[in-house]
Amino acid sequence: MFGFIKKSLARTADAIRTVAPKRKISFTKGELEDILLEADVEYDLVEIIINEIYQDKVTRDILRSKLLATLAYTSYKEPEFTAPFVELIVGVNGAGKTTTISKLAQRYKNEGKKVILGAGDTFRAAAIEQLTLWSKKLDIPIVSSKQGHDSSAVAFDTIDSAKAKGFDNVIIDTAGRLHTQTNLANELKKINRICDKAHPGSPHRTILIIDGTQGNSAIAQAKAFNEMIGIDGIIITKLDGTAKGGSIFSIAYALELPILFVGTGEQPENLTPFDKYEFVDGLLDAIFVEEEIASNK
Ligand SMILES: Nc1nc2c(ncn2[C@@H]2O[C@H](COP(=O)(O)OP(=O)(O)OP(=O)(O)O)[C@@H](O)[C@H]2O)c(=O)[nH]1
Repeated sequence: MFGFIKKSLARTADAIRTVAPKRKISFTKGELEDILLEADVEYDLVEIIINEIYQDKVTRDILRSKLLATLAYTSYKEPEFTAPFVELIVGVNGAGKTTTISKLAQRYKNEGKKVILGAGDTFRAAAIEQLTLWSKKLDIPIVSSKQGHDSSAVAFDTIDSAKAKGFDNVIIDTAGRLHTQTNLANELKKINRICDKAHPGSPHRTILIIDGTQGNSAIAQAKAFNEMIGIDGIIITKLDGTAKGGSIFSIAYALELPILFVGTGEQPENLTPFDKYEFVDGLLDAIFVEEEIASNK
């Protein structure tokens, strides 16, 4: 698994090179400000980081500790639960929900778990069809209904079926958009209540899927979902396709929520647990040159 996160930062590294073409041992605060902004770290957070640095020459170690500090909330503790473990997947359309649900399902299946999907985005026929296609491809059962049917009924039936058949994991898709934001909030709240009714204590984890190519513009959207339903963790998709990798710092910092996984490609196996050290070091490798290498030149 090692190396996927760093590889996915290739486009962000390219962006950094446009403002810092040559890697160095140290940078001035001004140079660093440009680099972080170019990687799409949000302006306010860049200022916080820069203002906390007192040295004129900023080395890799100094920046490393500051960047890691912004990711202080990235660790996640699984709650106590009775099987099946129920997860609700939320996020706007196009963020990569369907693909990510399939990746999660494949991951659990590889761990030897029995997984079932719930096609809870009953608003769009395409969402039901797409998830059904994945379920066939991955040979994972799915509970679905026709477009326009009650999504919380799908959630209930999926959990019910999982309990009856002894499944370990339930993953429920939800709508990313309804006619109004209030409708969406009400629907998500209702699904939450119905999950708890079907299996007290569930959903055990509500995951927000964020499209990594949106960068910082996803923060407001993420806050809205958090207010609507309460998010336990985030998955950032399409890290491999974005030059805005630095936005992960601002998203984690602004929401004070853990990043659980990152999407590193379109295939079912391209879901990588977020390792903050690999992420930060991957980014630092694009900025700094090792001191020994520099001194040997
Ligand atoms: N490169 C890359 N592409 C991804 C990743 N995750 C999802 N995608 C692609 O993003 C597109 C949208 O993903 P979907 O899973 O269809 O997204 P969704 O949120 O269900 O969106 P809709 O079904 O369109 O509402 C698809 O083409 C996916 O293959 C990723 O980690 N890396």
